[in-house]
Amino acid sequence: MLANLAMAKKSEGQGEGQGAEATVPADQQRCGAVAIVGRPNVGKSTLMNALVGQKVSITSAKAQTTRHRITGIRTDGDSQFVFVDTPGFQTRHVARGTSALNRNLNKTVQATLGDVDVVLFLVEAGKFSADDEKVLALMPAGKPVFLVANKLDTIHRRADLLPWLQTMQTRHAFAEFVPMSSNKADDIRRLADIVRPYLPQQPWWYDAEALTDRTDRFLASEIIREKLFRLTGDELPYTSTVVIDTYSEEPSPRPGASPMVKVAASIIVERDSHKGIVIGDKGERLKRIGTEARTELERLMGTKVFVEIWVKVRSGWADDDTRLRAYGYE
Ligand SMILES: Nc1nc2c(ncn2[C@@H]2O[C@H](COP(=O)(O)OP(=O)(O)OP(=O)(O)O)[C@@H](O)[C@H]2O)c(=O)[nH]1
Repeated sequence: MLANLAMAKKSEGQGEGQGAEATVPADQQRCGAVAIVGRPNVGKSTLMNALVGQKVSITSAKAQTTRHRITGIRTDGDSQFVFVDTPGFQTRHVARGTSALNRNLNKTVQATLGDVDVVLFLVEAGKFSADDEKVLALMPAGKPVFLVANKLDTIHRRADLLPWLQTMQTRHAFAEFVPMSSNKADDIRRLADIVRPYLPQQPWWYDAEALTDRTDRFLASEIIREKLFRLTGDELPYTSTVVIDTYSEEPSPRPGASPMVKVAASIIVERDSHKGIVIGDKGERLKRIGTEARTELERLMGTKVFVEIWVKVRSGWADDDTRLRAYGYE
């Protein structure tokens, strides 16, 4: 998950391939939804950030034409690639297979993949594990699925890859095979060019400059969540979440400066012991979560941000449909 978190605020001259002309006539535009899926650590976030160009300014959609959560948008030449979120693949900490949360995530995955135009299935070049297999099993029939063999730079002899590619061909009727490295600009351009003809000819859904349709409030919760999981490692079960209680903008005391942002958030955990993990020794960990979230939000939003975080114990929230909705899981 958290594919969007490493994206920085839009800055001039940065980024890869976002050379869209706002003047492409609507009848010559291509636009479609693309899902990036794969087991943890295969490089989904890196790929997404590189495709979007590391420049996410938070803008709103021209028209909400997709019912999915959008993690990033690349508009390049005549084409707009709309990357959608597939939360079910982000279940690194699946605690129990039957909770309402997991049912909900699985449904989201299936609905998402059934609805996109292209699926980029990421694996590490030369590898195919049981986890990769689980993800591959969820691929919808009749949908173009690309096998993206990422981290090609880690393969020293390219010839070694051939037998692996041949085996992979027998696992699924992949539409395309793309061996590449997400950290190489040329590979990113090439991948976009391969995806392009799969996007339907239709007008763009978003402005040429749009990079995501997520709100600042949502971004704040994702960033706090990322810090929470990064700083607690495997100690904290995946059934912990972050809820933004209040999000407000206040005028800066300095004339002409951007408004200040105040975020009050709650980290929801299931047990007292989890609360202890989040708070840490003498509150050190919670303090660090807050500080790191604030620093990143200030960088993304280009303004002063105040972050206040509380930790609350709500046992069984992940099994409770009403609470799931309240916490933003549809
Ligand atoms: N050598 C190499 N490393 C890469 C490449 N792409 C990603 N990585 C590294 O692989 C690690 C995992 O990348 P992520 O982009 O966080 O992977 P992810 O699939 O989003 O991971 P989750 O969020 O855990 O699902 C990071 O250390 C990346 O720098 C690549 O093409 N080559």
